[in-house]
Amino acid sequence: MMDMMSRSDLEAALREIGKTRYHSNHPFQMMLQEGRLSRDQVQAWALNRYYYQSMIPVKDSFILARLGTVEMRQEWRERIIDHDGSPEERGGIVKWVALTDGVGLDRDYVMSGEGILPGTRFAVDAYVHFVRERSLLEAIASSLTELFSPNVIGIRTKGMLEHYDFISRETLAYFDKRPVQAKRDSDFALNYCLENATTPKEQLAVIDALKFKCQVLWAQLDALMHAYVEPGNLPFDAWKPGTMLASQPSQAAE
Ligand SMILES: O=C(O)c1cc(C(=O)O)c2c(n1)C(=O)C(=O)c1cc(C(=O)O)[nH]c1-2
Repeated sequence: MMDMMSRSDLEAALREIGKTRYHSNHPFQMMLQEGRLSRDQVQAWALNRYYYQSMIPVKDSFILARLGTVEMRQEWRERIIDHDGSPEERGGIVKWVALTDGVGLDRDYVMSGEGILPGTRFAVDAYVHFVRERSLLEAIASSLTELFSPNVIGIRTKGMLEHYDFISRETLAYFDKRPVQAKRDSDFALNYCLENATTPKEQLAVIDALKFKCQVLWAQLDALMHAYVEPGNLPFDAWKPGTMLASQPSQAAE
């Protein structure tokens, strides 16, 4: 059994997991940010990630229901509003649809989830199941990948704007607010985990929850690499490049 770590050692261990296991290290992410993907492959990424986006507020609703104080629920419900939107502001899901519109995909098809890869479905569903089945501490810890997302979002957005002529700033508007939201959310979650992991066993559980979540993200990019970069691996029901394109090119795509 691992010894009890100091608060700062636990934080350092969590940050080390990000350095080594976060999807910023994945070859598909490298190709995306370096302009080495075709338009079809960028469309496949946008289509599959829609499913992740659509399930984020579902997983946060499961966490919300388990929080025992008004203050915790007030904090956590911001995440749901960020994705589902409010009368004042478009939510992340709608903004993601603007992204799939912008890369030229048929909106109803994207939102139906029909063309997603098996690996996308299983990875995302595993994340939702994890937050339902594990302890509240582990459920909160599994969101800690967001400590690392501002960095990868900055690199990805810059790279995509530079390298792909079919990508505009409006298409990527989803990412404008994410770094600020992710910092707010992950600062809160990190503080919660550092406060509430009070035994070596709980500290290990926090570490393992973050490793698990890195695998959820990694598996989604593995699935894209296998199906859309390496030839001959397209599953039967998966979206086929060149199909389900938007009939009217959206403004962003022109
Ligand atoms: O673009 C990215 O690389 C990235 C990564 C992550 C993440 O690390 O899980 C999230 C997001 N984006 C994101 O947009 C988002 O809303 C989000 C919510 C969560 C979560 O686990 O609650 N992660 C992420």
